[in-house]
Amino acid sequence: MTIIAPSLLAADILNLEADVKMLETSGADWLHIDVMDGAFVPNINFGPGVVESLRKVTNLTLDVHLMIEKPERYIEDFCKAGADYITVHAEATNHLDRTLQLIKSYDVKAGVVLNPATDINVVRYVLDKLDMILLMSVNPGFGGQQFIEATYQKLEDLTNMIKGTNIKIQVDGGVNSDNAPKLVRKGATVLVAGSYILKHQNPKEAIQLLKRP
Ligand SMILES: O=C(CO)[C@H](O)[C@H](O)COP(=O)(O)O
Ligand SMILES: [Fe+2]
Repeated sequence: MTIIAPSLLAADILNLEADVKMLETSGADWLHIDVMDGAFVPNINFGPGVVESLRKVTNLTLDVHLMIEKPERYIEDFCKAGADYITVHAEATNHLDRTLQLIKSYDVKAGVVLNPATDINVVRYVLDKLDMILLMSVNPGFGGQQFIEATYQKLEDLTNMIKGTNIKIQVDGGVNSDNAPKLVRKGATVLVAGSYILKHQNPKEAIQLLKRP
């Protein structure tokens, strides 16, 4: 069954706990937390304190997507805050292998994120250290953008590359009930959706539609 991870970027910040409870009862599997530093991406938002507060109010898997330069500087903070998964951009660190080892040293699941234009070969020699690979299907920084169609071919290539491993493939950006079935067919196992779920008049129905085979 596809894992659905609503992105809190589209949540009501002043009522974050209420939105988390609503997502729990609506069938969300994970919570996706976007962290932006205003340098790697042109936007700023949550830090480790938000993850720490979320950890106190939910048992859902906390999936932290770090859109920050040199993410190795903040791995300890996010691990101690209670993250279950931490994904770092291959484009943001000079030392991807070392950064993945650092995440795993805290017994937290580790993932790599690839921007739309980044070649999947950058993960080829770190597969043994990966629990997840996240393909961005928009350029990171903002919610509500349009899905980039080239993601399908990239996903197919990545699925072939990691065949025989237990690595999850996550897709993030512009995901909705129209593109979800094709993404799952081509190998996506975790779908992130912000606007589609949180702006839907019935988030429970939105999650069900994303899970539909
Ligand atoms: O990482 C992200 C943006 O950089 C978000 O997770 C993503 O954009 C989700 O929002 P939406 O589903 O509205 O596209
Ligand atoms: Fe994200």
